[in-house]
Amino acid sequence: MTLLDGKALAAKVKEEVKAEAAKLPRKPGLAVVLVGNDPASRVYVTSKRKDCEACGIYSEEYALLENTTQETLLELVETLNQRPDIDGILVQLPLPKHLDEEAVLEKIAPDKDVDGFHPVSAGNLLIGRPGFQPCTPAGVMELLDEYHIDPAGRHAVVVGRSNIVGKPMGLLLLRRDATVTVCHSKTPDLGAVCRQADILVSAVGRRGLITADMVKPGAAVVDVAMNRNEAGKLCGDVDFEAVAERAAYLTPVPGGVGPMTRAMLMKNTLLAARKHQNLV
Ligand SMILES: Nc1nc(=O)c2c([nH]1)NC[C@@H]1CN(c3ccc(C(=O)N[C@@H](CCC(=O)O)C(=O)O)cc3)C=[N+]21
Repeated sequence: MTLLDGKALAAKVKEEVKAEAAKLPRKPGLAVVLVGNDPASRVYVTSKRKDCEACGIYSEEYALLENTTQETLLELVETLNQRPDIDGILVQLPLPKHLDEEAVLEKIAPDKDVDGFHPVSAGNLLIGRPGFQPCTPAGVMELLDEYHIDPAGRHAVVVGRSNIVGKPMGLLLLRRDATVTVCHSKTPDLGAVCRQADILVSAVGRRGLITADMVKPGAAVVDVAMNRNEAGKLCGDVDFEAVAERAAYLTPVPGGVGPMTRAMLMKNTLLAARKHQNLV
């Protein structure tokens, strides 16, 4: 079994972004907005700041109180939309329950939508036009490419149908000529479907969901989930030790898809900056 080393590839991608960013007349700029004080979100925002520093990207953080109103948040997004030095805007999800997530994401100017969550980005992806791709599925595609795992003509099974991972993952694999099946909580006999997969991507968030008997020998298995076990240790959906015996390729958690997600955010911010500086 070959480990799909997301940490190593992310470092390489960030080096490339840094080299390209240095060629621009003006530094790319990213604004990260966090509402409330979920500790996991704070950690994630801090790592994004470090990624920006490493890539030569200017970054700003807005930490808003838990009780921030919809109006205040929309006003901040609008201010950032107007700022010529800010190329990308990321509003950390999930938002506190009293806020309307869809309305906030839709407020972000599509040309600054580095998360790829705006309906315009989603539509462009659906019809195969250029645009921002959601970072996690885009990172999975980079990882497959790096290890020369070609989806064309293969059966790809995606477990999970969220707007931010499962659905766009299916579309990206389809665009690369895979035969795609998207499974979810109502799929009968998940195991039987997964066993057909040459490429299996799990994005559910349930530890132990993907057991070795669900994996076709020789498959490439990508674990997008971030769960914690009883000991508080990070783990994915895949029973790693057992699946490692059957799969040909497997992502670790941590060190797999997570670092790639962050690297793709840097790449999207670079793309946004290039567009804003009329270089593409
Ligand atoms: N608007 C928005 N965009 C996001 O992209 C977004 C979000 N909201 N909300 C939260 C989730 C979560 N997420 C992670 C990405 C990478 C790691 C990551 O790098 N994980 C490391 C380990 C980190 C650790 O050790 O704690 C790894 O897998 O190796 C973690 C979490 C992005 N998210």
